[in-house]
Amino acid sequence: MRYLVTGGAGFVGSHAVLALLDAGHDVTVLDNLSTGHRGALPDDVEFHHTDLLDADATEKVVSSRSWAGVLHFAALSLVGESMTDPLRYFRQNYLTALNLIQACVKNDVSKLVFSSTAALFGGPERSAPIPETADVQPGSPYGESKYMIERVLHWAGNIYGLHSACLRYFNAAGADSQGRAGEDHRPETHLIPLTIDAALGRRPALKLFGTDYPTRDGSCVRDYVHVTDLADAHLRALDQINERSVAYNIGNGQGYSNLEVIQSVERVSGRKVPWEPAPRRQGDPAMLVADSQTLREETGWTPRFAEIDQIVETALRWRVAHPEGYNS
Ligand SMILES: NC(=O)c1ccc[n+]([C@@H]2O[C@H](COP(=O)([O-])OP(=O)(O)OC[C@H]3O[C@@H](n4cnc5c(N)ncnc54)[C@H](O)[C@@H]3O)[C@@H](O)[C@H]2O)c1
Ligand SMILES: O=c1ccn([C@@H]2O[C@H](COP(=O)(O)OP(=O)(O)O[C@H]3O[C@H](CO)[C@H](O)[C@H](O)[C@H]3O)[C@@H](O)[C@H]2O)c(=O)[nH]1
Repeated sequence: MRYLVTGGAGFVGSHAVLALLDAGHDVTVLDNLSTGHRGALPDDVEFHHTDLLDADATEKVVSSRSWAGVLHFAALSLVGESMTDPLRYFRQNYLTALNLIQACVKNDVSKLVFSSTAALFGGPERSAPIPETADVQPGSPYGESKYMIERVLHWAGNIYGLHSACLRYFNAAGADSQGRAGEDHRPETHLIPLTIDAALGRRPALKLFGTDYPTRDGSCVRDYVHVTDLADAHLRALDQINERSVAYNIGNGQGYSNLEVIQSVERVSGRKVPWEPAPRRQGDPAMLVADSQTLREETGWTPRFAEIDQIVETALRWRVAHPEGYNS
């Protein structure tokens, strides 16, 4: 069975490619390498250097083979950046997805797994784990762009039989435990890799965005999910969408504050993390923790790396082995 993976050269996509290959599937990647790396993929993976904004080029790739399914990771994904350049986010996320969905419908693709986000729930302050039934109230153009795609997929399923799984990841983190892939965003904006680099002395002090949130220690709380557990959820979700569409929230169900993440990095690395308080980052909700009961019950998903120290350990190991990240 061959799967098409858009954004497969990125952080989450490259780990999903490994999971598909490990499960014995064939994989084709479509990526414009705007934030991803060819070096994140095994050399022999079929690769199209294609931009999803180009509808004709996208259609050409989608029509080139028949697919057991499409996994759509490609997107811009920075909450803060979407607050200062919202139209870029609608164009790069919504229009690209529309081009892909159009090509899938035209070529009779029947299954699509979509990288959605906890940022769907970023509006009001929330204090309890968030189930799929919670009101969607995106707190940023990034979250809104993802919700618009979820709605298109809803109708594409109803009208054309393109069934989908909208996977609302909470915070993806960690690295392949065999060291085959890791996190290399440029510039890096995510808390765990930045905290690790600060501990390793590769960056100046970490700026802690906001110390006056209504949380247990004043810093934001997030639910970190290991990227390999996320990849596993994609394979399980594919089995669910033969006849129907689904949406799952994906996290461990346990929130860690930004200060607790710093403490985890200190424990795992054995080094002090230099940090300093900084103003809040626009668009950041105080707390986002997943209720993933539906995913667990319907697919049997259980995270293998549920503890924050396990997640940090794999990320640290990859960073130490690849201090400059990927070299292609
Ligand atoms: N990292 C997280 O914590 C997180 C959380 C929730 C949701 N998500 C979603 O998961 C997906 C993957 O996130 P990531 O952290 O791996 O991001 P990433 O930036 O590492 O990967 C995105 C990939 O998509 C490619 N891409 C972007 N625009 C493209 C286009 N127009 N055409 C073709 N390829 C394009 C990039 O080159 C890159 O390889 C995104 O959709 C993101 O919104 C991520
Ligand atoms: O230098 C930094 C970087 C981050 N943070 C804080 O660390 C927390 C986590 O921030 P990340 O940037 O690591 O992750 P986000 O929660 O902003 O975003 C991630 O999860 C979201 C869903 O919740 C989106 O989907 C998004 O794509 C994905 O990157 C936030 O409170 C942020 O303000 C800092 O204090 N200092």
